[in-house]
Amino acid sequence: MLSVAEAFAITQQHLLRLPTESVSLAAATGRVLQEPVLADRDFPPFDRVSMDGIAIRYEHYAGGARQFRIAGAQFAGQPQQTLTDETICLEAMTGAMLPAQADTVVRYEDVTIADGQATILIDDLQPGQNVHHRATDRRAGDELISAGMLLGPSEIAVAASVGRASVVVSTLPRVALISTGDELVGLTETPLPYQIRRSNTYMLRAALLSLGITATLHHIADDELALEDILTDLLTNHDLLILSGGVSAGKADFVPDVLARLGIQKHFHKVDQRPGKPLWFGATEAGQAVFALPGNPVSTVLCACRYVMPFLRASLGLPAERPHYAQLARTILFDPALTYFLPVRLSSEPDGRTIAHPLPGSGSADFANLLDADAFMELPADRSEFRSGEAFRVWMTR
Ligand SMILES: Nc1nc2c(c(=O)[nH]1)N[C@H]1C(S)=C(S)[C@@H](COP(=O)(O)OP(=O)(O)OC[C@H]3O[C@@H](n4cnc5c(N)ncnc54)[C@H](O)[C@@H]3O)O[C@H]1N2
Ligand code: MOO
Ligand SMILES: [Mg+2]
Repeated sequence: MLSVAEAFAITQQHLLRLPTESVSLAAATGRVLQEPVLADRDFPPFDRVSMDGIAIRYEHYAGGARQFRIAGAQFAGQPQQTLTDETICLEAMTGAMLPAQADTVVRYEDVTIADGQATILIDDLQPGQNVHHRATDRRAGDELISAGMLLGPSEIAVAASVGRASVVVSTLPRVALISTGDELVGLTETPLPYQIRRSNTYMLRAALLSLGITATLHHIADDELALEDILTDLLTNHDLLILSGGVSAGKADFVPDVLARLGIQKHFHKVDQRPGKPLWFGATEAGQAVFALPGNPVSTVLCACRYVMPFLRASLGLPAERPHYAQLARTILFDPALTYFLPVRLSSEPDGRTIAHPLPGSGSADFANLLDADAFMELPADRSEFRSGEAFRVWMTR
């Protein structure tokens, strides 16, 4: 069988090849940029007054002058005025151009104004004070936002400030989420004693929405022909199929055989892990990908956060998420030679440590555990004792 690291690497070698598209800035939130956004001019584009007050020439103040006749006012949104004489000042507002020949702004709080004269009250004025000089932040042509960045509120603001009404982003994949199983009924139906409502595809749909991906939902009974027909159909207009259930050793677990018959190349089936051992992954010649996730709900969540979400992030062109680590709150023993994904609740301590509290739970069908868990802690396969205080990587589930 395959280790978690090997299985993960294989999925990352078969990413979706998503084309790019141009979208309006209004529709770009949450999308992944696929071109650099450059500064169209210097930031700020002119010497900018950064406090409301009076604009003066520092030299005159340095020579001992404290009184300046007010010759007018420079407002934001006005063309630049000129200080015609070093004995005068112009009132100047935040966001205005610094008047030509002026070099320093004194705040209103540091002057008194009477009879058309401003008197400076402070003796520690610095040259250039309260002026945000042209190009201090960025120069025209600088790369402000790089390809591969997720467009959040700050990136949208920067793109707007350089006049980008539209941006080039990666297209969102067309994803089908498919539950399988005769025991599953829809969420508005009342299950008979031997039935349950399906939930895995709803979980997956919610997870995908965090990347802006809207998926279609489908259900197929444990029927080989129906599986074959519906999957064939879904492959005509989807980039990624994510199945849940029917992938293990049962007599009604038809998914691996049907996928093989459809000509989908299997890259792996089964990973040395708990939960989620029967995970299946493959791809078509056209570059479509198929994940068949084990049906137990906790397995489905684990496989979604450990494999599917990183696969989609990378396919969209996002860098891998920064890893999170936590320290075990108590010693855990796990004998099988499998990577053990332990559901944990995380707490953040005053000394800066993140502590992982193992949730006892009753295995991979335990729903309640999912609600209490913040993450799965990845405990390596080559050991069986994981001591209290040791740090391991965690994969967030929320
Ligand atoms: N002899 C063996 N039996 C099993 C093995 C094994 O290696 N040898 N693996 C076990 C493991 S691990 C898991 S996980 C499950 C995986 O089973 P399947 O992927 O075949 O899933 P199903 O048999 O269809 O269902 C399992 C379980 O999950 C529930 N389920 C399925 N889909 C949904 C859904 N959409 N929403 C909610 N719940 C769902 C289903 O009702 C079953 O209870 O196999 C073990 N067996
Ligand atoms: O590993 Mo299965 O995923 O135990 O439930
Ligand atoms: Mg099964």
